[in-house]
Amino acid sequence: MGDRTGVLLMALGTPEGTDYRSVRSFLSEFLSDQRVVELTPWLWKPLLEGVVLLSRPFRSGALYKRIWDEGENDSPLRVITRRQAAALGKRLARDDVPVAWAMRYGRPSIAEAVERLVAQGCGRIIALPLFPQYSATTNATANDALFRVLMKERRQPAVMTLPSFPTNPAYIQALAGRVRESLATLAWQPQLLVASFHGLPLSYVEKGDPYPLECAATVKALAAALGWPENKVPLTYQSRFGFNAWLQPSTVDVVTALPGRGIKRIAVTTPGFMADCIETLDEIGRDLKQRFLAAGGEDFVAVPCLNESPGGIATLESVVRQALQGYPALQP
Ligand SMILES: C=CC1=C(C)c2cc3[nH]c(cc4nc(cc5[nH]c(cc1n2)c(C)c5CCC(=O)O)C(CCC(=O)O)=C4C)c(C)c3C=C
Ligand SMILES: [Fe+2]
Ligand SMILES: [Fe+2]
Repeated sequence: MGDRTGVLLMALGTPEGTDYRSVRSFLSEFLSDQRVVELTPWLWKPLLEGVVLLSRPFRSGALYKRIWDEGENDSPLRVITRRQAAALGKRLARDDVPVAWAMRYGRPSIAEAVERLVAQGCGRIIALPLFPQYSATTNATANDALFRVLMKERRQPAVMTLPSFPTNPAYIQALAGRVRESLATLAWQPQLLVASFHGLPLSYVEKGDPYPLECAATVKALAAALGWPENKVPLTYQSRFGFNAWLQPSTVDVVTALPGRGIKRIAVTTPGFMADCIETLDEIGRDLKQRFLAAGGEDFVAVPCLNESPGGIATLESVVRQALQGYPALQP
């Protein structure tokens, strides 16, 4: 086995296409994960197959069509993750550290990426789940998938799984820079910067998922980096799925109530997403904007995710370089 160290970036996942079959197969893999939907399988399986997977692929497919990267004929999440890996690879080339990337659900799979790194002589793999705030529904399941791949190997590479990085200074600076850049292009200035994160069922948090604490730590650090008072950067949760109680407050409830309180100009940032995807481009950039304007809002801007911006790549580089020095400190 080679003695190089390689980096494995693990993003959430995305469908191969916008057609019913592609979206169904992605949603089926994703929503069958017991880390994501914790209902007992004999209850959830019939509901998933008999209800969710009949209708949702059409609805989600239509939304994916709106955001699809027509130039690359691919999903934005995959296009951006690929570019992040390429840019990070360039920065680490002089250290002889190759970079591979994978999707937890869909392709390229974690198995393919591990195979590629091992073939390049990597006997050590630094695994980086691309989720700045830890949740069992994202970070843990990405690591599960990696370990499942290793279960099949007679000769396993050594693996270091990286912790989340909610207050990493490079990450916070990159987020603040993204906000400042975005506001600098406007003829108006927002009265409020809403920080919207993907939500979670409340019961997962009650059972010990630290996710909301890490979201709060990110928002506090971001407000400080911007020099904004914390009450001007409210934390909200988006993308509720299913009927159970989710983390509060909900992004759409908060945002549509703002015009009634005289807040008619807002910016929305989505720090939990390292790459723009359906949840940022469509749910925030289109749907939430429409709802805000319909509720009497006047100006709305969605701050782009870090993507392959210099700050975004600097964030990944910082996280990986710390790991190359040994086990990183836990944050916050
Ligand atoms: C029980 C359902 C879900 C949980 C829990 C959940 C947690 C969670 N998700 C992300 C990040 C992303 N989710 C994305 C899409 C997406 N998420 C769910 C459901 C849950 N997510 C669904 C059904 C979908 C598919 C789209 C849809 O039909 O609405 C994506 C975007 C993928 C893309 O292709 O663009 C991301 C990214 C986090 C960070 C998180 C918990 C912290
Ligand atoms: Fe999600
Ligand atoms: Fe969602």
